[in-house]
Amino acid sequence: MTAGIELLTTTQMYQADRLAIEGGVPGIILMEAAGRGVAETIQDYWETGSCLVICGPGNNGGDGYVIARHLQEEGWRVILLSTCDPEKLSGDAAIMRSRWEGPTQSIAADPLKIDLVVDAVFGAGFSGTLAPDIVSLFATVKAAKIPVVAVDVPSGVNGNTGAIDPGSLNAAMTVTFYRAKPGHYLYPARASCGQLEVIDIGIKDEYLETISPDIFTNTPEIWKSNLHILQPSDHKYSRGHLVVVGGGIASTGAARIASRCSLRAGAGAVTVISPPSALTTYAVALEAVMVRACSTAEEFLEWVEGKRIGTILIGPGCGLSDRTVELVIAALNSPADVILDADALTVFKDNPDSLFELIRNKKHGNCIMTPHEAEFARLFSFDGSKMDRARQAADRSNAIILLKGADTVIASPHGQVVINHNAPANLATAGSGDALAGIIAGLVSAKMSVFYAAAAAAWMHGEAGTSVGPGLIAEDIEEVIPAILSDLHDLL
Ligand SMILES: NC(=O)C1=CN([C@@H]2O[C@H](COP(=O)(O)OP(=O)(O)OC[C@H]3O[C@@H](n4cnc5c(N)ncnc54)[C@H](O)[C@@H]3O)[C@@H](O)[C@H]2O)[C@@H](O)CC1
Ligand SMILES: Nc1ncnc2c1ncn2[C@@H]1O[C@H](COP(=O)(O)OP(=O)(O)O)[C@@H](O)[C@H]1O
Ligand SMILES: [K+]
Repeated sequence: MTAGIELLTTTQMYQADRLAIEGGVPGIILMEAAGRGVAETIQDYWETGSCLVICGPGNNGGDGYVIARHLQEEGWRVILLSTCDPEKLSGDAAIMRSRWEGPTQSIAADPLKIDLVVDAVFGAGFSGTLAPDIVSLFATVKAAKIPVVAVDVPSGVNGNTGAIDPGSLNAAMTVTFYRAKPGHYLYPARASCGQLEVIDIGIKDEYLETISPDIFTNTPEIWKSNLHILQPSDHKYSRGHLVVVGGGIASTGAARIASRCSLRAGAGAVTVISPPSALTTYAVALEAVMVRACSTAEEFLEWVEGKRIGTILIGPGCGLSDRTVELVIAALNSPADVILDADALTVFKDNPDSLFELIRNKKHGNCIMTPHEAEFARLFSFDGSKMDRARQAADRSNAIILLKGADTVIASPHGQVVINHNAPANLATAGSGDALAGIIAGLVSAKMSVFYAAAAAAWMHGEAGTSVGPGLIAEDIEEVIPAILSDLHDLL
């Protein structure tokens, strides 16, 4: 089944339910569609057998009663277990409970020999912590290693933040409705959801115009139309001249990896700026990438302006030095778009506000910062989910924030968020972030708007990780960029 690219917070999902109900689809019909849809999805993946459906006190539990009824009609042996007094159910859930004709066991009952557990205890309405009796029931399910299908979310997951209660179940599959939530894509919840299925329950897509989502999963659909298509009139400088600021003699690899990736991703010409002492090393190691020695920040800025450099990447392997600070200041004073990574972030750890001030005062061009969690913590001290923290950082700094990890979040100062989900763990290797920074710079240089470039680069980086597979080293990433771009162009 296809999932829309929009992710809805639990509040927005309640709004969607409400709009559907106001639009003439009663809540009971939505619940019937939800429960029937989950039962059908189960049938698509599991052989008919025996199933334990665990129902909670709200509408998630109501869905559970519908699932139980449909599975029983399809020949499943269904045991229904309620975590609360079923007499206390209200509204649609109470109606669905009255339509269930099998027995309902209390939470004290031992799970019998069963093939599948349906977790319909809590969904969007969960808050706080799981009660000890539920944790103990879930522990029995875990110990029995029975596959779990979670309704909407595994109970105990916060759909907005991706936080989980430690007692919650690890689902083999999670079936949610209409649109997924950020929590389905953010760790640790993402690992608890298993395979994610998003099903249609009769809520119209047109309600999204009213809901106006600003969180999206990272797919080419979002940014592919912004990819630059080469024209016969293009030449290397029209494709963009990009500068990568390189570090000293002992750490030239980062700028080399980044600069080669940026050429692959679409920059027409790339120059590595080197301290005079490292020039020979860069010159010997790089072919298509040009190199230039620069002694001072003034000389750098003058050259950048004179050459009409459109994009500057600074940080990978640059070193924690006054030179890096001065070159960051020069870059942000230039009209170029600037990608700040690694050391370019860390050098401002004692005075992050001065960095944000420079970004805010930048007259032309945009700024992207690409911290991993440790670099992020050196500049920002926000609480909350990864998504909330990236969003607050973008707001505070006026830069686009790409907060790295297995669930990389890209946030714009306008509040728009994209969550990446295709990155395999083999990308956790030294230099992989340098490659990512290079891809972003290359796409920005090739005239992609900066937010889309960050999202597209994270996606391409993830594809590269999958394409190279086990054994990947950062140097491999540039090699597979042409094939990834070629597949992307086939989508256009
Ligand atoms: N019309 C709708 O709103 C639809 C809702 N649907 C289902 O309804 C769910 C949301 O239903 P609800 O809003 O009733 O929420 P839930 O069913 O997730 O849970 C709400 C109940 O759990 C209690 N609760 C929350 N945290 C608790 C904790 N830590 N310990 C003990 N009790 C706790 C609340 O007090 C409330 O009684 C969705 O996740 C989805 O499964 C679907 O049926 C589709 C249609
Ligand atoms: N477990 C993981 N799964 C997927 N991607 C990961 C994982 N760990 C790291 N990455 C990605 O690998 C890159 C590592 O970047 P970074 O930490 O800056 O490393 P380096 O500084 O060595 O280049 C980032 O793009 C990050 O999102
Ligand atoms: K659930």
